[in-house]
Amino acid sequence: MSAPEEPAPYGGGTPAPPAGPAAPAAPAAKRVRTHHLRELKERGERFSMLTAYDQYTAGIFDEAGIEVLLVGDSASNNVYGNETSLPVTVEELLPLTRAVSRSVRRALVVGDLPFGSYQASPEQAYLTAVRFMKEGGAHCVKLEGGVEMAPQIEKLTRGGIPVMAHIGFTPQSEHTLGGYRVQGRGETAERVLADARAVQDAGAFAVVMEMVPGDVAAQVTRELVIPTIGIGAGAGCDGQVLVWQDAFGLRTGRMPRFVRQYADLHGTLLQAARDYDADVKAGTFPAEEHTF
Ligand SMILES: Nc1nc(=O)c2c([nH]1)NC[C@@H]1CN(c3ccc(C(=O)N[C@@H](CCC(=O)O)C(=O)O)cc3)CN21
Ligand SMILES: CC(C)C(=O)C(=O)O
Ligand SMILES: [Mg+2]
Repeated sequence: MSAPEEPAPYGGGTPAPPAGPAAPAAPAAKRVRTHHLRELKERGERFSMLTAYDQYTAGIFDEAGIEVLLVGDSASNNVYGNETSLPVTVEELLPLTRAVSRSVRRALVVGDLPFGSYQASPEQAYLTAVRFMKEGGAHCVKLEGGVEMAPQIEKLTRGGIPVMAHIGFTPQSEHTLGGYRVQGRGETAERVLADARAVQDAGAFAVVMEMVPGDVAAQVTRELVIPTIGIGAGAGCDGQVLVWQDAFGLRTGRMPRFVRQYADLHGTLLQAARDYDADVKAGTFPAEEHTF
């Protein structure tokens, strides 16, 4: 489950075949690159994005045809057990980013810059983003903020690092925004529009819109030439993103309203663990065939 470290150019060479005889010729994977998302938008085609934080989930989502995998700073609360995304560090996210980027054949891998690692200055943002590209193997990075992050987005883009912006509700600013709240209702819609225009003008190749009223998100999507990716922003966006533990039911408890649950992995794993436990305690596992 490993991909070549240097991605082949789009539609270009076949990845080096695995060593050894009888390895079936793997079909050349057409890697999703930033400009392909824009081409999809121009053709009126939607695309999907999920978070991923490890090898197996990244490989499965890639195989399923999910175009974009985000190694989210949401690893803070979905991997590391924190309550919010604020505490997670660059040092904690880099190994997860590396695991994901090594495990995809096709998907675009986005490294999510954590709180405090880019806001101080464009230079800080650039140095952090370079680590996600070099050490994490990310193909691009995401950062939160609109008008106020334009200098960071310009610096990274000019330095060869594609940037996905993130506007609307930006979880790293929950203490400034006053909690988990929809952004852009009523007259604050203008703020969302201004942020969207600013990140596009600064060079972002796409923009996530989180918890924005559907009509506002649809208007932004019509107005921008870069693709919009919604989470709690309605079906008018060019793409959609969800945290995979929410979408596939690994996590339980109160869900944001924007989540649809596609599987019950919590239930599946709970039952499997109980079955294993019962077999061990009954002495029925291991059986003869598991014994040397
Ligand atoms: N598991 C998980 N899922 C996420 O979607 C997610 C994370 N973690 N961590 C980082 C951020 C935080 N996000 C969140 C967290 C909570 C709500 C939430 O509670 N929303 C409520 C209130 C909305 C309102 O009242 O305006 C909802 O019902 O949607 C939304 C987004 C999105 N991200
Ligand atoms: C919710 C998505 C967009 C995100 O930023 C994350 O998972 O960290
Ligand atoms: Mg994030």
